[in-house]
Amino acid sequence: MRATLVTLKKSASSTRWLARQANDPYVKGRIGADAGGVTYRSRSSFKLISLLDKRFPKVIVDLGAAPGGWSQVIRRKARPQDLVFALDILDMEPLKGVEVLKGDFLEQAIQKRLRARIMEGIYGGALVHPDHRDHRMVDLVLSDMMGPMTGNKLADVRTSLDLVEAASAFAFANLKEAPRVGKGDPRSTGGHLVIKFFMHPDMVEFQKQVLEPRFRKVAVPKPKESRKESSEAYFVCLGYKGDPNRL
Ligand SMILES: C[S@@+](CC[C@H](N)C(=O)[O-])C[C@H]1O[C@@H](n2cnc3c(N)ncnc32)[C@H](O)[C@@H]1O
Repeated sequence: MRATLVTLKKSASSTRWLARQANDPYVKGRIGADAGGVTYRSRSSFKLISLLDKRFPKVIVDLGAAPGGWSQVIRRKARPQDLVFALDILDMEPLKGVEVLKGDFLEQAIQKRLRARIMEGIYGGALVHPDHRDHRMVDLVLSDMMGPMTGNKLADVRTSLDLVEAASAFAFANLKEAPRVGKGDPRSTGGHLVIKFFMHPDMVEFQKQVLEPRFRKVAVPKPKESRKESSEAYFVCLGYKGDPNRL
């Protein structure tokens, strides 16, 4: 059969369409599940997600927040609709636009309460069944937690390690995960984590074994405001990718 101009045109454009479909990360996303394990039926789902992302509140958690210096900075930098949660074992004076919780972060009960408050802040009375709520809704976890110095270096380092581990575990369970799609995808890049720690050989291992596999980038800048002789430093971890054992 001789190909007519119409059939030639048609097959050229459908080849182009097929090629575009094959390279489209959104279409690929339909084939595999997205970061939250949800498989969407059409490209339109991603358009809606992207629209909602701009309107949905960003969620920021400030651990070891008292007296509130970091929360103040966050509140000033955040948009009015963003949700800021501050937690400390000590009392903290109320701060406008910041939900303050009191409790020992090393206790599971307070972590559960914090998580419940975050979900309440995001969904409020919205008619979303708990099973269908996205439980990875945090954009940024900050931890400046530090126990009182006892003078016993070993005990102080141990406390610092416990706090770093607890803050990281909370972040791993609650940070938004970067979608596992091709480079340049305009969707979320994954949440971020900033944690204070005391320099110690175990922390070098923690960075290599635990943080680096989970984040796009991990840096340890020393803020010029930190005292030179101080052994405190910060892990700045960008773009949570999720648990590498699940990849
Ligand atoms: C260096 S201060 C934080 C300063 C704060 N980022 C600011 O800008 O004002 C460390 C805080 O960690 C808190 N902290 C220490 N251990 C904690 C724990 N187990 N749970 C919650 N907060 C804790 C302390 O009470 C203290 O307020």
